[in-house]
Amino acid sequence: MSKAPLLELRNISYSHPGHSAPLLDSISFHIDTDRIGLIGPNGCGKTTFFEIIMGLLKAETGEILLDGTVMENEKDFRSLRRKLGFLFQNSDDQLFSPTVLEDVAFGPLNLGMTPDSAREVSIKTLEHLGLFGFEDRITHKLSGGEKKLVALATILSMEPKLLLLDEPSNNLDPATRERLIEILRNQDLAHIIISHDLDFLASTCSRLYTLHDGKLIRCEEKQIHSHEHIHPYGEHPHQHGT
Ligand SMILES: Nc1ncnc2c1ncn2[C@@H]1O[C@H](COP(=O)(O)OP(=O)(O)OP(=O)(O)O)[C@@H](O)[C@H]1O
Repeated sequence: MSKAPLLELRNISYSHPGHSAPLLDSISFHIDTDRIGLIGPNGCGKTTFFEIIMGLLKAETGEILLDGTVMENEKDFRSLRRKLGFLFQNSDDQLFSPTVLEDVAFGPLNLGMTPDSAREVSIKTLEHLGLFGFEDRITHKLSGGEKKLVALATILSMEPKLLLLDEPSNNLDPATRERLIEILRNQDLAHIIISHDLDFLASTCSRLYTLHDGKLIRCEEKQIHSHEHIHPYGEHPHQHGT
């Protein structure tokens, strides 16, 4: 019997309250070790897609499976959230502790690590991201780019199996953007990246999807590997199935 994918969505549909048209319309999708990009116009439902995966919004129909197990209730989704790292669009929504070390160590401590081990893994993670000596910095005084990397550190320190990154390259200067590309390319970790930055996706992903009228559509391979700007928003659709 073949191994179940890390994450699988089966026929997921969702509409926001008061909206009749489904934002996600019977989406089936799976990811294992892949690096996937998700591009699409403002408001097409990309962040909602992540929120459904994380169990922050409840799908109206369909199932979400982690390692072949259906997520049935909040307890299941809490356990899923320990394995999937969600980088929010706005770092200020992710960072809440006075110092960088407290923020980065929060996850490992929550997972039951001793304070010494949590400190060690946090400093190691910060250094992996090039943030040497950042542990005692005051979080709210960091620059936007530094906040983004620290927010990434808060999820990497929990050693997730999959990263969901919502517009990670937004507002980064070219050097920080390049550093983030190198980090994502060099780590051995599956990810789904939402972005409007096609070059960023081309540098970090091997497959590209878009959301169009609630459907998840795989873009042509050549769109991601070439820099000719073929319209990424839903032309030449191939509905993705499991
Ligand atoms: N709680 C809510 N109630 C009603 N509508 C909502 C709610 N949250 C989001 N929406 C609407 O759902 C649509 C999809 O939002 P979502 O944030 O998923 O889009 P997106 O593709 O990530 O957009 P962007 O590229 O601008 O970040 C938008 O029209 C948004 O206004």
